[in-house]
Amino acid sequence: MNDRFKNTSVVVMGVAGCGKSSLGQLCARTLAVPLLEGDDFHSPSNVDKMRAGIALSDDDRAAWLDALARQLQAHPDGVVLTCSALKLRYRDRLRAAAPGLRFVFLELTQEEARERVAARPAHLFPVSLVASQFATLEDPRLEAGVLSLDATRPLEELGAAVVRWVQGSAASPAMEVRP
Ligand SMILES: Nc1ncnc2c1ncn2[C@@H]1O[C@H](COP(=O)(O)OP(=O)(O)OP(=O)(O)O)[C@@H](O)[C@H]1O
Ligand SMILES: O=C(O)[C@H](O)[C@@H](O)[C@H](O)[C@H](O)CO
Repeated sequence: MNDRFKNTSVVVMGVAGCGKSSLGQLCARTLAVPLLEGDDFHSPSNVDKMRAGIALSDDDRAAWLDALARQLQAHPDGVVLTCSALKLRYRDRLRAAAPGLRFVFLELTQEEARERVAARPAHLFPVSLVASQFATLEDPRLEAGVLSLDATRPLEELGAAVVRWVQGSAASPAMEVRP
């Protein structure tokens, strides 16, 4: 495997409802590493904001990303982290803590995300905020160490693709290093 990708930690990223928690759980179990749910590290004020239908700002996310970066450093043997990681600078904050960090980007349309979020009304994240997630998202597909997957594929298929990628047995165009 390319030396750039020796780090076995994986961030499962994407907008609300893309399936980060579902795929994260499966991958952590299969890779036999701990799972960290990024949402568990949001401050109470961030949670209150989201529940109130107010999108998080860069400032709101800064301390959260710092906490996630510390978690990555505390798990040098590898971990699966679920984190929206919507902007390049957020991803770079995490990469700075764990060089060679991989990202699995779960792609889906805004309509699909809305449908999924609307189907779980008890969740902290309201459907009214889905559009802001897409407005904030910076496409990670050309970044090094990013595997992009169709979030509407069956979970088992997604999990198998991640494990193949991490274990280095399947080359993926998404692994091309950015020139
Ligand atoms: N591959 C899939 N195919 C079909 N449905 C899926 C898939 N993955 C997840 N789901 C469903 O989509 C919904 C959202 O999934 P999940 O909670 O894992 O997303 P999430 O990205 O972690 O969301 P959030 O960040 O908002 O918490 C759930 O109802 C889940 O069962
Ligand atoms: O960066 C963000 O705006 C947040 O992390 C959101 O993505 C949510 O926490 C999550 O998706 C809610 O379910």
